[in-house]
Amino acid sequence: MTILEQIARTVRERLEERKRRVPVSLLEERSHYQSPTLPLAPALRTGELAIIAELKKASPSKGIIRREFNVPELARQYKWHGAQAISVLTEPDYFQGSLEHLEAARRTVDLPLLRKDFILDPYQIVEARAYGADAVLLIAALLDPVQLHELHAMATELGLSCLVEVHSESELDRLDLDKIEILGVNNRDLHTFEVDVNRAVQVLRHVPERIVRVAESGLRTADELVHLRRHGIDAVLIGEAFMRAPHPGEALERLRREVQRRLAAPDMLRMAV
Ligand SMILES: O=C(O)c1ccccc1NCC(=O)[C@H](O)[C@H](O)COP(=O)(O)O
Repeated sequence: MTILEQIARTVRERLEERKRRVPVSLLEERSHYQSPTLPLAPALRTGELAIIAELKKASPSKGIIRREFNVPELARQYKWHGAQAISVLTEPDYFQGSLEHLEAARRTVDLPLLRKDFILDPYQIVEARAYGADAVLLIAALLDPVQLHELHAMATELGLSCLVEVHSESELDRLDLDKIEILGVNNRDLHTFEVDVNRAVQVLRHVPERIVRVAESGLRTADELVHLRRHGIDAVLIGEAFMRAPHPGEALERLRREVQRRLAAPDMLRMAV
């Protein structure tokens, strides 16, 4: 069993209990008090490499990543230092995330918020909206294409954007790209946890220009980000590298400025000639 299958099993068990405790009607009522959602795609297509900064306390591959975890403070830092969107892990057993983290981030910042979880059921989409998400992650490896497109359609109806995540070209080939606006490639091999930062470039090189392309996982250096941008990647999703820094916001800004500087350099050279 892969780690993804283990996580999915736990998520299913918890889901049954949550559905009994919090009926969907209550979630729908809660959603009425939320502001209209912020669209994710335009926030990521800025003409520069956009950063989705993740709030990630722990992970199955690394255990505890950050002990001091003040969500409003971290979300504020990410916004102040130039993130285009924030990803909030809400899965409790493997990532120590929670829906309350999402809610707290929503109360603090007006950036698009991605609910980062293992979505298997329409209930979780309603839940995402009720707790203030603007977008949800849909992982192709967990859903058959019909399920994925149904969840996608439902999320769209509720005003949520979807980041559809694949790990390989064969997963990509099973999707109906006409219906997809934002595609992410997870660089992390979920069998070995090894990261190949070039995987996103390989998998996304043939997708239509209209689709926003996101590289996820294992990214930390300006070199990697410059390489991704030069190969047509619109946005990167980064968690651990920021979460391990004493000041995650400043770490984000340093990386962002270094990437900007390096990407601008050839243009300036060309202008000088
Ligand atoms: O992070 C993990 O160990 C992990 C294991 C199994 C499934 C998913 C996992 N991570 C979720 C993510 O997609 C990452 O949190 C996200 O891409 C950020 O990655 P990183 O910058 O490496 O923290």
